[in-house]
Amino acid sequence: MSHSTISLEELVITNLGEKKFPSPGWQRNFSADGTGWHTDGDRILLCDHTAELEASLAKGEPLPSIELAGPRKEIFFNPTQTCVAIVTCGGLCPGLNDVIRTIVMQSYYAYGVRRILGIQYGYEGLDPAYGHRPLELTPEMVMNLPYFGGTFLGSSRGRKDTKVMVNRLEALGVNILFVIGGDGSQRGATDLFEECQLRGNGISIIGVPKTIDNDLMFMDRSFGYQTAFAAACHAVTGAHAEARGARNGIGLVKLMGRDSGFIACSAALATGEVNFVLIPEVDFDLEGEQGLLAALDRRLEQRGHAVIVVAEGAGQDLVPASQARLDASGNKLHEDIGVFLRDRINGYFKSQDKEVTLKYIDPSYTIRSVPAAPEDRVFCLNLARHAVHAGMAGKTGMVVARWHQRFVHLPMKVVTRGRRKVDPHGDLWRSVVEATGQPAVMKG
Ligand SMILES: Nc1ncnc2c1ncn2[C@@H]1O[C@H](COP(=O)(O)OP(=O)(O)O)[C@@H](O)[C@H]1O
Ligand SMILES: O=P(O)(O)OC[C@H]1O[C@](O)(COP(=O)(O)O)[C@@H](O)[C@@H]1O
Repeated sequence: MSHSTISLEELVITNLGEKKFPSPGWQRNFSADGTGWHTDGDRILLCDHTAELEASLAKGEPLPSIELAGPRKEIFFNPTQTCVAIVTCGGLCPGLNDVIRTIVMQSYYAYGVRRILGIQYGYEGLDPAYGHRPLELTPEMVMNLPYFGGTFLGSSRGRKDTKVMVNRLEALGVNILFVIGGDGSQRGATDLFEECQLRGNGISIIGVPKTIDNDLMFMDRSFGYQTAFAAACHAVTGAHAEARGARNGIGLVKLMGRDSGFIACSAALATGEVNFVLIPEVDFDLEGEQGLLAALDRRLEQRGHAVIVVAEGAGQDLVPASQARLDASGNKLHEDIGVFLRDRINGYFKSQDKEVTLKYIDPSYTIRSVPAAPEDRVFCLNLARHAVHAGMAGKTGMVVARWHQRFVHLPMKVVTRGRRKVDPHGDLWRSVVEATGQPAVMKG
């Protein structure tokens, strides 16, 4: 069954937690039944789950659907009385400044919102104890932001009290808060959304999902990922040149990817210069005939040089664990697999009395702090435009995302249910294995 055979009339509306009340002073255009916006063309199928769809169809049940993003004919907030706020949380990611810029421009020019606040240093900026004052953002202030990496607003990790933050939003008179961040940030945003619903204060919480790791669920990709792996390619190419420039040269590159190997896989495929790709999703052995060290030895015998790319979360079972460490947000901090491999590889060849030249490159922070590449900039612009449309339409408790090539609204809770991984039996990993010829280091 192809989902294109199902007409839109057969779909049901997904409840995204839309408001059941109009905001003060703006009742004219709010839809009478309070359930939000219903028109044909507003929804798409949840087409990831064909089997589920077929079962539902067979039973004559309504089909699950997801709301399409885009401007609505009716809006919920009166722009002249609306205060919009933007916060960026978690690790840096190319495109953060693009999203900030477009939220400001779109709110200001497309809707006529005049009060736009930039919350500084992530959720910290919503806790008065830190003393960060919100910035009053204008189009002039954000005009040139995309030329720079990082985030104009600053970011942070670490949990803050939800009630304190909602008190602050109320005190500032914020009507719509845009949370630009990864799964942790969207969990925080869900807490804010639930607290606002409980208080009935009418504040909309809209998420714009961010991470270079590309590990957020239910979306084609996250912004910044493509730029990050393009930047990673420079490191890989450098490692390749170094490896080729020496007798028995080895280039070892550690790339970010806390629990997923998307950047490592894509950088390997894009450069075509990598011989071993080590990712968290695929265990590997170091020792033995099938292990990495022997495979590397064979590669050097055959070709005289080798390039290894390792994602930071790979091979954690091999590295002697120090005590378990978490970052301020509660994310597990991994042992340094890059340095560990460097030392083990050097040790191994020393024990074999074989001279090798290993160059170790760790470009981690340099790849995520670059300005977004043009394709990512367009993507950021569209995500931010749609986020503003959703906010002004009175949506809340949702994120904007591109899924199956369409911009959609997803309930926040859905995207924070887990982290997406490279499928060891899927197309991406299969192409990596084929392109590098490295199945020897896979376990089992
Ligand atoms: N489970 C959670 N509940 C509430 N807030 C969270 C949760 N996890 C993370 N946060 C907060 O969201 C912000 C960003 O989270 P973090 O995990 O560092 O980055 P990311 O959003 O990129 O995943 C931090 O301020 C963090 O404390
Ligand atoms: O050192 P930091 O700033 O805490 O961040 C390291 C982590 O941030 C990332 O770049 C992105 O993580 P988030 O999506 O959680 O922000 C990871 O790849 C990496 O493990």
